[in-house]
Amino acid sequence: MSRASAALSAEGVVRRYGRTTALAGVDLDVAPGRCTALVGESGSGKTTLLRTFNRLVEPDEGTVTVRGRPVAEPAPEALRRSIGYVPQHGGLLPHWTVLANVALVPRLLALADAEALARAALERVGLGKDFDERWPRGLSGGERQRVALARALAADPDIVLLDEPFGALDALTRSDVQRVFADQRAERGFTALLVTHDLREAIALADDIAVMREGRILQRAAPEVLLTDPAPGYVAELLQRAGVAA
Ligand SMILES: Nc1ncnc2c1ncn2[C@@H]1O[C@H](COP(=O)(O)OP(=O)(O)OP(=O)(O)O)[C@@H](O)[C@H]1O
Repeated sequence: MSRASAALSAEGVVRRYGRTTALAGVDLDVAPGRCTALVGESGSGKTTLLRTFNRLVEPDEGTVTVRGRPVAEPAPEALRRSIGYVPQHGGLLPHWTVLANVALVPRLLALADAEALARAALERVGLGKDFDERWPRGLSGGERQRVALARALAADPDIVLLDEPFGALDALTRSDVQRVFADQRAERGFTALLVTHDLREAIALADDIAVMREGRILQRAAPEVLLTDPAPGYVAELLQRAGVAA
């Protein structure tokens, strides 16, 4: 796939923090409508890579494009409003009601019916009207993650970045919220980049998986290929340790 036709593309991306090299030369293309998972242990560079696509991280070297256009071209705010984002821990504004949180991007985009869009997004993630005036701190973990997902999807973006969106949930709640995500993706067809340290989650939700280690992508493959033909060494060991090796 050419960079121009990819929804998301990174080429030769390097990012350093002092002596730490968070990204050591990453190439990644995500085709429109596909879901790619970034997996790897803590500190492997997943979040840093994800955040280059909405320009919360600027690379030291390399090129990042979104919809075929360098991320540096649009104003950063315009770029960010055009992309759904679920940050780690949900990122809800604590002093805003649920409805106000979800209406944020539609309002920033000056869409006339921001609140109606927010209500519809909440409905789609299974939260009824009685959630509108509640506060983030009063929500359960699963409800909070649903609100974060609704917020990312409210303006119907064609690209969504998700950073551990189902982290810190019990297994049952996790699989509920995962199902909401999968249903929304099937319905709306957005491109997704999903950071997770959970290989099972990546296998269940993504069209393909990029395994990161020390700022590099070691292998990028469809789940079934990764399972049957993992790169020898680290990737094979990671699958063994997660108990998912074929
Ligand atoms: N703002 C920053 N300042 C200094 N170092 C940073 C910063 N952001 C990331 N790093 C370092 O870059 C490396 C990659 O971090 P990153 O958060 O991308 O990893 P990760 O794979 O997402 O980890 P986790 O799963 O724990 O979130 C780590 O060594 C981290 O300490």
